[in-house]
Amino acid sequence: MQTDSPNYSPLDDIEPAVLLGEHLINTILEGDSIDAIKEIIATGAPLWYQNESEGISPLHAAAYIRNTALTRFLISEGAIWNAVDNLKNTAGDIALSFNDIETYTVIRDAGIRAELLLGLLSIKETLNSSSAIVLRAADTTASGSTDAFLTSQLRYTTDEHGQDICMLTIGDGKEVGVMMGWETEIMQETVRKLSQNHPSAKNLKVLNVGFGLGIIDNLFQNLADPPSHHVIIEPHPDVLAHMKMSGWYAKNGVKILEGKWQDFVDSDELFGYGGFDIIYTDTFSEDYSNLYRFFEHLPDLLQGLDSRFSFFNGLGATNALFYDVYTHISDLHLEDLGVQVKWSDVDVAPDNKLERWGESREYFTLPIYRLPIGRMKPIV
Ligand SMILES: C[S@@+](CC[C@H](N)C(=O)[O-])C[C@H]1O[C@@H](n2cnc3c(N)ncnc32)[C@H](O)[C@@H]1O
Repeated sequence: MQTDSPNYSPLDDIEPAVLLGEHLINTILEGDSIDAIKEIIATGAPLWYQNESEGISPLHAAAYIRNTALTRFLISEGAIWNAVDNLKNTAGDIALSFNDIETYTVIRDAGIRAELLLGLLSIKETLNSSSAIVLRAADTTASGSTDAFLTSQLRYTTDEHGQDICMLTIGDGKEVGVMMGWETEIMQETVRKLSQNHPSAKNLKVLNVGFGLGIIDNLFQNLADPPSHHVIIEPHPDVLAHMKMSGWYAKNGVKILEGKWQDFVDSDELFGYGGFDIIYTDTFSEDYSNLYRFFEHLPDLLQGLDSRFSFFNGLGATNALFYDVYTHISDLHLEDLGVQVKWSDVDVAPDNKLERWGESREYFTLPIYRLPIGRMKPIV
């Protein structure tokens, strides 16, 4: 780098990097030996480079030629696990499309390690380049910021296919469903797994965070034995008004705590119940660090070893690799907190994508929902 030259321009550094990056990607795609590739990297070829034509990185190229050893090497050299090409595919997605599970797992595990490390360092946001889907995007719209969300107007509506929706406008005329009727199946399966053969079935104390359309709360109320105590935490004024209108404040055994879970999680109001048999959380506009903060309270909020916990596992759910990474990270974090999770799959592939999403931004595009049921591990 000749920064002292009067004719120096930062572009002088970029051109050789681009040439080397293109050369590296092409060499990988041509199937050259690992030694040849190592040599190119040693001359300074950037692993972050994504080519002009398709936006693929050296890691994508390694996934295309299904070379697990090379993938492992590139990651050890600092290749970016979550870079996406022009079609929004990660190298992990490429490996998955070839059913190359070995290569996919190497990339997935790199993602888990990177995200755990970021968590340890308490970094709130990963790099947010325009071409990358990231696990924690810096979203300041009402779908990514609680403050903005709580002051935005919500619309309860039914679409032309009869689907109930709680809709939020996020600017530029774009809309996103805060909660949509198609998720009913997930809620049904969740309540079934949370309540089936529960030793306290006749006298359940249930805590639900986030009312939305009230799908899960209705399911709890419709159990053969409705909960003796059913606490719902909900902060949004429009949701609270909807709950008032639909009679929730008058229901037997139901207590509505008006505010965010963060306002109540350490309060006598919650501790007064002496622990809950079932806890569910499904909020909006919160990221993984918020979810993790909630996880940390579970040992105090769950009544005992028979108690069960679940959460809406929807983060990263527009990309198979990111969803897998989130699922693993939450599993590891919960395990650390003494909560053992059993995962099961719910088929949520839509019969008709257009009918499901209508005007809403698509926030869950994978065919399988991974449903978590957690319980405290006995201390041995
Ligand atoms: C996706 S909806 C919940 C849907 C619900 N599980 C159902 O079955 O209809 C999310 C809800 O969480 C609420 N919410 C958002 N942030 C919250 C927070 N910090 N604490 C509690 N609730 C929150 C929203 O107002 C919204 O009503």
